[in-house]
This record gives sequence, structure tokens and C-alpha cells, in this order.
Amino acid sequence: MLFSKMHGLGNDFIVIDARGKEDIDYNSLAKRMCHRHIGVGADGILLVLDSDIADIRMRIINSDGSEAEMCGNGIRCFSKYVFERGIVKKDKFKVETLAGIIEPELILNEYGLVEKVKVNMGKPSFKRKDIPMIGEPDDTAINTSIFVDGKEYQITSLLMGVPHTILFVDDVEKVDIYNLGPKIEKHEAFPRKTNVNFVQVIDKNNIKVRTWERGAGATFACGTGSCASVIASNLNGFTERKANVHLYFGTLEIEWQDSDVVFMTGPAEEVFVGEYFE
Ligand SMILES: N[C@@H](CCC[C@H](N)C(=O)O)C(=O)O
Repeated sequence: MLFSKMHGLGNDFIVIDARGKEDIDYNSLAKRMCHRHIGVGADGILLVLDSDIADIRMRIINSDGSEAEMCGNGIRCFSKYVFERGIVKKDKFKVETLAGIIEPELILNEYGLVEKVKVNMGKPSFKRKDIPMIGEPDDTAINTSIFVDGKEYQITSLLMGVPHTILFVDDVEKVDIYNLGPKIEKHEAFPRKTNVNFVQVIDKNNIKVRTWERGAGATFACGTGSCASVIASNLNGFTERKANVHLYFGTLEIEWQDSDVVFMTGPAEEVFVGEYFE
């Protein structure tokens, strides 16, 4: 199996051209390939597939074998992969995902290679029935509370392609992400689990984020999580609708436009190609 290893600000993926190879059990393959000691090592696998309704289709499977609806860092890597291999020959195109059609636009360098990708991530949803989250189906969960180990936490939850929960903290470095992350991810309030973002507000246009991802654990960056974090920061009065999200390996630019559509701009890197045996 030929693959490419890519990452978006340290959120790393194994990209596989799965066209014509749809009958493989990719959920169980993801668990083995993503293993950091006996596999290639990654937060998830990205599958390139043909689409009847868009230019191309992306599937994202987490390192635990669960399938997600969307992946922000993943779609930038995916876009670079399909463009630079000539699978898609346009610099602005449509990608079918389980979260709907997502539209990346490539920013090319002087050699015609992809340097950054600006992605129209679509609109967030705040209804509990969409996130999904227990409670009145049409109610929102902006600055509400949940209890973990008997302690009350203020959270904001929303759907940004995938479910996200945001907690504001004084210092992201001091958060016990390995303890609190999985407890909120699997909290009974979230029937399909949630990604968990710890957000430190720097000023009106800058935040720092650390994410515990559903199905992948602590990652170095989360694209959909960065979008959700800027939206939650704005709704809670901390930032403007446009802000930089500072992550361990760099920055994502996020803009929640007045039209409700969210744009994410950031890099995508290809690290190596390989052949996987088992
Ligand atoms: N890393 C991603 C999100 C991947 C999916 C997530 N783990 C889930 O199951 O919801 C991103 O960059 O958005």
C-alpha cells in the first residue's frame, strides 16, 4: 500500500489514494497504520475517493478507527495532495465530505507548489440536536456548565463539521489535558462524543489553543477546533470574528464572516512517501 505522510501544523495524516480500492476495511487499517510504534504513526488517515457530486471526495478516519465527518488540517493536506499529483487540476475546487461540500482554495508559491490553503469551512451550528448534545433540541450551549468528577466547568459547544467543546483557561500549558480531555470527550452530555479545546485568550485578535481530539487524543493542532475556538471566543465577548490561533508549530488564520461562513487559512506539508506492508 503506497501512502504519503503529511501534516498541518503537526496534526499528522497518512494520505492514501483509495480510488478503485474502496473494498478495504480502512477503519481497522487506520488503527494499525496510525500506531506510533508498530505502524507509520499518525493522528488519522485521509482517503482520496471519486465523487459524483464534487470534484473529489475525502474520508477521514481517526487513529482509533472511528470515522469523522470532517477534518480542517486534513483537508488542507488532502488539497495539496490531489493538486500536486494532478488528480484535481484546479486551484479552487469542491470536496465531498460527511459534513457536506467543503471548498479549498490553494495559495501557490513561485514553483507552483501549494504553500497555504484557504478553506471555506461552511457554517457552524449551535443547536443541541446538531452538535449533538443532550437538552432541548433547539437550545444552544453557549457558556453553559457541565460537571466532571463533581467539579463544575463552563463550556461552549457547537458543531463545526464535527462536535467541539471549548473551555477558557488562563494558561493552556498548565491544563491537565490527558485527564480532563478524555472525560469531557466521553461525557454523557455528548452522545457522539466531542472534541475538546482549551483556549487561552491573548487579545482581541489572538488566542492559543490546545485540543484533545475525539478518536485521536491530544494533537498538536486542530483545524475545525481552531474555527470553533474563534467562534466561541467571539460569542463570549473575548475576540473579534477574525483571529489568529497560535498552536505548537505555528498559526492558523480564522475568520467567521458576517455571512456566518468560516474561512481557515494555513499551511500543509508533505514529509515523505512510503510503502506499507502487513
Ligand atoms: N484534526 C481535525 C479533526 C479530526 C476529526 C476529529 N478527531 C473528530 O473525530 O471529530 C481537524 O483538524 O479539524
